[in-house]
Amino acid sequence: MDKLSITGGNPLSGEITISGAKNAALPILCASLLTADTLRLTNVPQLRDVMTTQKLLQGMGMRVMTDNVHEFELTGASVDKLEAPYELVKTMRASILVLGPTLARFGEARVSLPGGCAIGSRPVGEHIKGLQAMGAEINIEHGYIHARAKRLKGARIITDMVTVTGTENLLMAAVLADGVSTIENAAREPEVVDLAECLIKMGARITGHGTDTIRIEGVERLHGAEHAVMPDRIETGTFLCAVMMARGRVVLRNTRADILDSVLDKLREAGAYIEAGDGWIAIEMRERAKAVSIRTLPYPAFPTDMQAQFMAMNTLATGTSVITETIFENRFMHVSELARMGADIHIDGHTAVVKGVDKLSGATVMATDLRASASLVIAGLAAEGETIVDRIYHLDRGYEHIEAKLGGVGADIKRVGTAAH
Ligand SMILES: CC(=O)N[C@H]1[C@@H](OP(=O)(O)OP(=O)(O)OC[C@H]2O[C@@H](n3ccc(=O)[nH]c3=O)[C@H](O)[C@@H]2O)O[C@H](CO)[C@@H](O)[C@@H]1O
Ligand SMILES: C=C(OP(=O)(O)O)C(=O)O
Repeated sequence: MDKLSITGGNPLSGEITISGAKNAALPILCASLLTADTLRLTNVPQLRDVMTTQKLLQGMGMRVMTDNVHEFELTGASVDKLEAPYELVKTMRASILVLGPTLARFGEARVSLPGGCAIGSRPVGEHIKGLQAMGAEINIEHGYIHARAKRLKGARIITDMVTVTGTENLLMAAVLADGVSTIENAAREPEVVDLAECLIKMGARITGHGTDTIRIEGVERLHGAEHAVMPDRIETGTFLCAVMMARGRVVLRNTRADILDSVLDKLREAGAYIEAGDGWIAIEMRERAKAVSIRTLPYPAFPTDMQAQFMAMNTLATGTSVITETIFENRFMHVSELARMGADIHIDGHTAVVKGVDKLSGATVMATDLRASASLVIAGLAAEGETIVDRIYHLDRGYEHIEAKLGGVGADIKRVGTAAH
């Protein structure tokens, strides 16, 4: 099994090109189920989750052509197996995103329940409740959601909490429903907006995406389209935090500052000098960061997917910060690993109090989820000596060639096989 070896101490300098967003690419790939025509996607990130989605869709009968690793053509004319099996769903919760589009186009779908994961129990009750409101008959048996509806009917749906994939699933279901649907308390995340924009190119009638009320006028059918996946704001934020920890000056290309306001504000508060223009963000950090407190909330507030990276940054900051996680009940799995590197963190329920220390020391660490792994990598960039990050298959789910990107700006980081250690 691969690991990453990082020797801390090198400041970062140069440019990094940001990949397409994982959390936009996955629902948009699933949107290909809504038409028999070809959906052509560019700026698709080369990630394990994208490969899993490709495998899932191909298993359903989708024809997938790849011009190169970042460009996909998906043709849904011969989709005939309306099922997402447990073997794939268990490796990627986002597989639940085939439920809405498959049910909407074919009148039936069978999708394994995803179950919990390292960061929390992550139920999908809101997805199911919304589809039932649109007239679907749903049975849960043998660990599978079996949904049926001759044709879904437009409905008013108010979700109990803001759910990103829940909003996306219901949006994809509603585009082919008979009549008008509204999704209220909808997620406003930029990835939901990117999906809606792709669906509109495919012929869907959607307004209000990016607000908490999305209105969808169902149509009879969708057609093919071409869409470029938006840049990954979490990959962008992770590299910004890497510069905060290792120091230096880096320009991030193919990204957007306008969807990162809450993160950029906090980085400036911590002492970063940040400039941004059309498609780029430059960050310079020459001194020790100041501690910044954060509270995770749905967009546009501070994202839970950046919590671990800010925790890492705060471990070396001057002062004490308070980090409150309100989205997932168990998203502090990185704390004990950061502590192994010398961090001073105390957890009390949903809150972690981080007292900045003068130095971290390299250690062998491992993480049980994606962003926790990222936090350990960036901590390693600033730690004394060598850090080995184990179980990097989590990282490969959501970061495209992280070692090449960080190595390209001067980090001492390499991927090593088990045999080397
Ligand atoms: C593939 C993808 O886009 N993943 C993102 C998505 O996950 P995901 O869409 O799974 O997360 P949700 O927005 O649905 O979860 C938010 C909260 O709502 C709860 N909930 C959700 C649905 C439901 O039916 N019942 C319920 O109780 C969840 O357990 C969680 O506590 O949004 C999260 C929150 O921004 C991000 O961390 C993930 O990176
Ligand atoms: C939690 C994440 O992803 P997923 O919802 O796919 O588990 C993430 O991207 O940080």
